[in-house]
Amino acid sequence: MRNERGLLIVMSGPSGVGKGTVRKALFSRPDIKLHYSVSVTTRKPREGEVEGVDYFFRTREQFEQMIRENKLLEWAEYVGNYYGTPIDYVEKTLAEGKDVFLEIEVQGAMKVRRAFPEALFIFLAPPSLSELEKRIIGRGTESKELIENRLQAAKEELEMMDAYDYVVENDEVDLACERIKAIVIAEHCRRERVAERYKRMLGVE
Ligand SMILES: Nc1ncnc2c1ncn2[C@@H]1O[C@H](COP(=O)(O)OP(=O)(O)OP(=O)(O)O)[C@@H](O)[C@H]1O
Ligand SMILES: Nc1nc2c(ncn2[C@@H]2O[C@H](COP(=O)(O)O)[C@@H](O)[C@H]2O)c(=O)[nH]1
Repeated sequence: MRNERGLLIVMSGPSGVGKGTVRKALFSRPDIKLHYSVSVTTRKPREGEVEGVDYFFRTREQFEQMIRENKLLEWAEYVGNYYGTPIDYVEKTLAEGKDVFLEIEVQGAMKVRRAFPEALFIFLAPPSLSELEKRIIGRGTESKELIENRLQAAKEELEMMDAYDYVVENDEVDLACERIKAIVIAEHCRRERVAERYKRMLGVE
């Protein structure tokens, strides 16, 4: 028996650790049924990024209007751009009993923790700092200056690891996906056991 409401899963981690890569690998697997919440950003699209698939790309004015109209579950300014999670999709999908997956940076994750303390928080960690630097530089999507800014932010983000329920190492993409799958299954089992015990305690079916 599943809980009626879906599970909100929040994955974050430092820039370049491989969050986007692991998320895409997770969503390409038929054995994992999660629903990805597409974020809104004021960042310019990278080559190959598609509106409504990778992000909803908006102007700063449009984003600020979304903030004023309470359309975002959380938002943050990260290295000069706004990023935020549209609240309607998350609420609707959880209410349908489906699990929602957010891939967001740490400031936003801490805001989700306040709004949804029952969510599951996973921190994706690099095998080493030098490997992290290699990955950010190797991706080749940012200028030298932006890489420096992201590396600086990454060091601060690594310090937030303790605030998460689980830390998953992204040494290999497939292994990281397996670990996340195992955590999500274990979390569902734990919640079902708690719900059953609580119902027995109350004497209801
Ligand atoms: N396990 C891995 N081993 C080696 N390279 C990896 C691994 N995971 C991701 N990468 C590579 O690291 C680079 C950064 O990955 P990705 O863009 O997914 O990171 P990110 O955490 O989403 O970054 P950002 O927060 O800046 O968007 C990419 O070039 C990707 O191919
Ligand atoms: N707080 C939020 N952070 C988000 C959201 N969507 C993405 N992100 C994070 O921003 C950085 C930079 O992303 P990039 O695509 O420019 O490399 C990265 O850590 C993303 O996880 C969001 O809705 N809220």
